[in-house]
Amino acid sequence: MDKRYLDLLAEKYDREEKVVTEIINYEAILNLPKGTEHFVSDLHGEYQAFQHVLRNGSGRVKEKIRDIFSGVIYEKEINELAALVYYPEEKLKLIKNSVENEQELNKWYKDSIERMIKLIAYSSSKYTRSKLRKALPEQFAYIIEELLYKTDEFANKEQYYSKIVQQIITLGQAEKLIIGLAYSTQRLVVDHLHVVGDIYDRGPEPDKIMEALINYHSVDVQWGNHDALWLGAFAGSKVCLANIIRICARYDNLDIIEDVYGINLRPLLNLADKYYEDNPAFRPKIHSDKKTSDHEKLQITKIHQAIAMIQFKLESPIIKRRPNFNMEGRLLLEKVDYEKSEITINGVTYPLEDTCFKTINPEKPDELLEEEAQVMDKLLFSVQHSEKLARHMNFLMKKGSLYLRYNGNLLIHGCIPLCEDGPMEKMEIEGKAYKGRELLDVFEQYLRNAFAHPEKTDDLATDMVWYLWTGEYSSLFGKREMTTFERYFIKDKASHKEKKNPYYSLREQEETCRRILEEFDLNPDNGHIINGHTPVKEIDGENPIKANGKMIVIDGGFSKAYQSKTGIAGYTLLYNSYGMQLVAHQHFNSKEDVLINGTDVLSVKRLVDKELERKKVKETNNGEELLQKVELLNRLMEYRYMK
Ligand SMILES: O=P(O)(O)OC[C@H]1O[C@](O)(COP(=O)(O)O)[C@@H](O)[C@@H]1O
Ligand SMILES: [Mn+2]
Repeated sequence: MDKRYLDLLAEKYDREEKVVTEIINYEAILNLPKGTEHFVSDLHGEYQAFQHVLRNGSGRVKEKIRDIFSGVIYEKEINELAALVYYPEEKLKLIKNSVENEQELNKWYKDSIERMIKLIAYSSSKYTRSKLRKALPEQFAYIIEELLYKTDEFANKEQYYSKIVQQIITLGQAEKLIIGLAYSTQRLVVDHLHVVGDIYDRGPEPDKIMEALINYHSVDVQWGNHDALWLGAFAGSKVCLANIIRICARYDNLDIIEDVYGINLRPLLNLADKYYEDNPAFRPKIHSDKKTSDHEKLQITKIHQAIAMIQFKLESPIIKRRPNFNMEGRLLLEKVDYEKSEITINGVTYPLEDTCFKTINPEKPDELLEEEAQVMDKLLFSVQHSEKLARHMNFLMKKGSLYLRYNGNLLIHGCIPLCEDGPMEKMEIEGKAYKGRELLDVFEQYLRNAFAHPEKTDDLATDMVWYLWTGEYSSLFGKREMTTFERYFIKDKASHKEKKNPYYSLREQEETCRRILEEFDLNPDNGHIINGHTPVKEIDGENPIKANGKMIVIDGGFSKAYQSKTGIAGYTLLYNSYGMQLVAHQHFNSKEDVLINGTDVLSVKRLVDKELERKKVKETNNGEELLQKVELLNRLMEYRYMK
């Protein structure tokens, strides 16, 4: 090893004891049980439901409470304590309104603090003290530690502790402490969060999810096709931008664009007003809890048509300049017979309904009107200058990737494109054929490149981000083609079908999954593939655990629009030192329901894999890094101090 490197390291560890302490600390951590990983996916803007799963750690909080208090306190109190940990501020308010007098309130404070301290002690038992301290509210760390390391052996100590709690109450600090303890507990039950894609689109509050993730103690993201679409828009792809606005209009979420990210939609609205009328195919899907006036609905319907037509026009030049995308079949505007109002696709002629082709010149159907081009320029400028969007997109880039190898598992939103008979599908890019892991690495390089050059709007990298959204070999899309045009204008549902990549049937077989794990240099005996993207239709008997446990599909099903298809609110996954458990969630009603009735979302757990021996930190990715550090420190010790 280079001596200069060790000399440099010695500047940080300038005393023998510092090296020794660090080595002992790392060795201790390496032998602790591995922390709990929490996997979620397909959040689709459903912040409230996501919050709940995050705050209850997919049922982990309740489980810990039960471990300690079952048979000790009533079921009702268990539910109340759980609600207090999930939503401390709101629960405190409810309690204060319900108690008769101060004495009763103080008694409640005292009981709650004691219970929460027990819960923290239990939840932190597999962590070092230093890690626990980091999870505690700073201003109370000292006091909580005093309370935590209480032993009941000495009666006089008991008095000392109840004095501390008493003082906290008298000094008016009880609520702050309770709130702090609640958040510490949430943090302790889950060590690391994986978001396996699709934070954006369909639901109303993706921005709040982003804020929650930014503030989360430890997280990574595997981009979903919808996230790539947003990244693409920010990176300069106008067609991606048209898509995100179209989807927001379709789901009555334009306020995300306008109010949340501050993007001015006025120019688009003016254009929409000029060329479009009401049209049933473009009316927004309204959330039950949203009060959109008829006038607003009409405006949205017009915007929806304006932006959809711009999107179709923008697709055409990309398809033409990128023959390797193999998307000529999607040049649908050119296949339309504008006089007869029909279209012929793959030899079948369909009548077109609910059309809105006023801005189309049949001679040059993909030509944007000058006004349309201007609207897109303004929108792009606005998008790229939204500070909030920049913050969110930068975070997605920093914490995100197309796939992730983590603790022996492969995390990926969509798929690994496969041929019918099993081998990985090849795609040619700039004269070279790529497949499997190499193809995904190349996709990611292009996406990062597009993001680094937002000023370029039609280079290959930028076009490639759109390909990730909709191309046949995209690992995020996983279907042969996206039939958006057909879904708006053709009644015959047969034309709407989007054929899935063979991956989705082949992934049922263990052999396929083993092959994919090997392709990613992971051990197929222990590893799993963790997918999101496709709602698991539990209603039809579909099993989210496939291929003899090698494949786990956790599409969170948070998206309300899809819940009737799946029959369930969705799945999350937990992976702790004992193994992996899949958690099925019932539909999430509301926070109020949890707070007032104590009804938690019912979660049913299914064992995926059980570790024969409790897994330790040293067998994890983090552990590997720590082991390397220990090795380095040992070298430093020999070189510097053991002479
Ligand atoms: O339900 P909608 O809004 O019509 O969306 C359907 C479109 O969404 C997609 O399923 C992609 O979104 P997902 O990643 O959420 O599946 C497309 O394949 C399909 O064309
Ligand atoms: Mn998806």
